[in-house]
Amino acid sequence: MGLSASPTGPGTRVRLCGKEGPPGPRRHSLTRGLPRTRGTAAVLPGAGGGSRAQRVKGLGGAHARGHRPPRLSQRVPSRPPREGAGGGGAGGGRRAPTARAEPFKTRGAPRAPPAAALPALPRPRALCWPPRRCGRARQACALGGGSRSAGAPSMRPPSMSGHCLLAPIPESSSDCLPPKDIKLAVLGAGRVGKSGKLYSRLVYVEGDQLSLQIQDTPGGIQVQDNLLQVADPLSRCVQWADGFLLVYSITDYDSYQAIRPLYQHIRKVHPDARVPVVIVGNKGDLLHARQVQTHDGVQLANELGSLFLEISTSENYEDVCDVFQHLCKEVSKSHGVSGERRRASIIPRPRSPNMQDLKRRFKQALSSKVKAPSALG
Ligand SMILES: Nc1nc2c(ncn2[C@@H]2O[C@H](COP(=O)(O)OP(=O)(O)OP(=O)(O)O)[C@@H](O)[C@H]2O)c(=O)[nH]1
Repeated sequence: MGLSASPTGPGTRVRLCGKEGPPGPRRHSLTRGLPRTRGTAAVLPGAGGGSRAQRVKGLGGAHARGHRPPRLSQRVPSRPPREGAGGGGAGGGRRAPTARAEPFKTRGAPRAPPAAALPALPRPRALCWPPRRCGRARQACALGGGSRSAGAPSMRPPSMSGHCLLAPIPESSSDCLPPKDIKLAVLGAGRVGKSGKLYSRLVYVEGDQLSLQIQDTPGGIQVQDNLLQVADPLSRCVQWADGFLLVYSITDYDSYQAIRPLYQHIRKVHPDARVPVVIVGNKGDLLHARQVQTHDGVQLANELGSLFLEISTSENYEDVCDVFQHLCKEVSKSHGVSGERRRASIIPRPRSPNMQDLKRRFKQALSSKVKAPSALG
């Protein structure tokens, strides 16, 4: 999924992140990096709605909106600039080679070399957005991809030459235990900035190696009279995934209204499991075109018991990375819990002959004790 964004009019097809062709400077992405500026708010379920200063508890601190935006999880220290990294402002110099998102990768497919063996990538460079601000080079936030240290999430893409929710996520090597599968789906109405693709990567989150797969539903969804018209691909995607990112655009009230039916559909498909869901209001940079207020997003998220984040993929990808990290952790946790339960239920009770024998002897001993007093009496 790529939260791709550019100010094109309706009907204009914009290249999705990770697709073939040269990346344009106006693409936006949920996992590609641009420095955080405005347009970001996050709340956890239960947090009070209405205020722009939203708190994120237990996920790495809280920040008042307007200052440093809240984080969903601990940030990874920026990668130091590499030697020979291309400098220059936006639009200047050569574009850094972008790690291309690969199509769905099946298990057993050749894996990327260990992080240490990856070729040095030029330091990523952010492009200004909207264009009026272009020309001012911004410092890119390098992601700690490939880090093997425990607790260091490595979901950060090495390049941010475009803007996509589902920008390439660096792959870690898998030379230890088989990774846990984490399947996330990005759902939302059309043109909210999802950009469809399935990404598959091995990543580290808090020292755990995860096989992360992210699927978006290109083309969006249809909602009529508050009812979701569930197309086959969407249905399959909802069944397949075990964590969800529901995306709307703050400039499109209809896309916001599509969130609730989507959520209900997820709950219907996964009635037993409390699958983690995060709601994202994208295009936070287009304040002049805002149709959905932040408190609307907060309120909905509170009602549905989800995490909420308002972002601009065009201006900041870090929150997106954080959302994915949060989702990964939640899914990983839920896997752990259900896995334990499953294991507990399938482990048969020991029925060794010894146990049977012990039981019998115990019964005998009891009955002889019971009999003994009456014999004495
Ligand atoms: N200004 C701005 N534009 C954005 C942002 N995110 C996405 N866009 C633009 O929104 C448009 C739609 O983006 P897509 O990524 O194609 O949206 P989508 O949800 O994948 O659309 P479908 O393929 O129809 O499902 C593109 O022109 C993007 O450049 C953002 O944060 N800010």
